[in-house]
Amino acid sequence: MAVFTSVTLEDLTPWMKQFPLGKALNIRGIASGIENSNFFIDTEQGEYVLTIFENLNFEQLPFYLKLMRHLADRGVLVPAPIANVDGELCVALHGKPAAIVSKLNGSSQMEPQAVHCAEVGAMLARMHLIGRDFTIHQANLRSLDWWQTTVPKVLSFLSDTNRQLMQDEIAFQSAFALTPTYKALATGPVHADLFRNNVMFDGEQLTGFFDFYFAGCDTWLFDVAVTINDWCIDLASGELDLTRVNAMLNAYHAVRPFTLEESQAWQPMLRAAAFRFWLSRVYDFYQPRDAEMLTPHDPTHFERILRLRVSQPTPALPQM
Ligand SMILES: Nc1ncnc2c1ncn2[C@@H]1O[C@H](COP(=O)(O)OP(=O)(O)OP(=O)(O)O)[C@@H](O)[C@H]1O
Ligand SMILES: N[C@@H](CCO)C(=O)O
Repeated sequence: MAVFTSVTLEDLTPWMKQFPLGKALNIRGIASGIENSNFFIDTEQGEYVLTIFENLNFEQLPFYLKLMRHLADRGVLVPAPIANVDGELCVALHGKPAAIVSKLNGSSQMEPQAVHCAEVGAMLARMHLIGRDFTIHQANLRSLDWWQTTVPKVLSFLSDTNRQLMQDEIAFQSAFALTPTYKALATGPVHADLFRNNVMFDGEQLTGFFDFYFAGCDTWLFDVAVTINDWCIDLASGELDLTRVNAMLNAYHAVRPFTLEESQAWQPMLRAAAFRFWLSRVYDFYQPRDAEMLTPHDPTHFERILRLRVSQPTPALPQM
């Protein structure tokens, strides 16, 4: 399913000569994932992951790959992209952009406990701090501008009540983005898609964040909200689980303390994070890019979460 471009060992052997990894010994396609073609490759230097990018182009990729390299070089647990002899992280393979990154140990923790949420919170805060001196700027391509152009494309597919919810929320978020509170929020490179399936654990030990291909510059608080809305909820109801919420927020706060403005923005940001994925899922559901490639994610999950974040009291952020 997730190998759209096939690569054999015979294809790989000459191509790999430009990387300092010795000979390619084996290649196997990775079944999960819906965006790119991914392979585990065994080389004389160890195991790596080869990704062929099916949608992103040579102009967009340096931001993601150089960000990962920047973070990995400074001790944030993320896959390290490997440069070729010319220092390039992204090289054509079968006419498409491709990259080799280090393989993370472990597997995704799909039933996280407080201990896992604390690990994710602390690493997320470190990632934000260490991203501060990353010099390339690329906007989060799934933020307010994209919401404003995408909402009109999907409204006609929605029920009356959902159309109202979507219109109300885009109006709320557009107005909130103009407030001094929003403008005071700290920004920098964020992952923006740090769901359970994009983090590896070995037991209770976090071994890395991966799948940076929705990353971009945005508020740090938006990243926290996206992460809380996936890691710290009851998946069936969308309700926040306060034990996990507090574990993640306290661990984040211990590394990078939340500000007063962030406390004031917390509920709008939890709403924004729910809205972003409701909208992208609705969009993918009704207007799939390549229908044959995708089993669309369920949009109603994030509609439910958005309704809860709008209507329920929000647990407070820790304060200095
Ligand atoms: N650096 C890595 N180390 C170990 N395993 C990895 C790494 N990168 C990807 N994988 C494995 O490959 C699978 C697919 O990767 P990924 O989620 O990045 O695919 P995708 O098609 O880009 O994503 P998605 O469907 O999440 O948008 C992951 O679930 C993971 O098991
Ligand atoms: N995490 C996104 C998919 C894009 O990686 C979602 O669950 O809608």
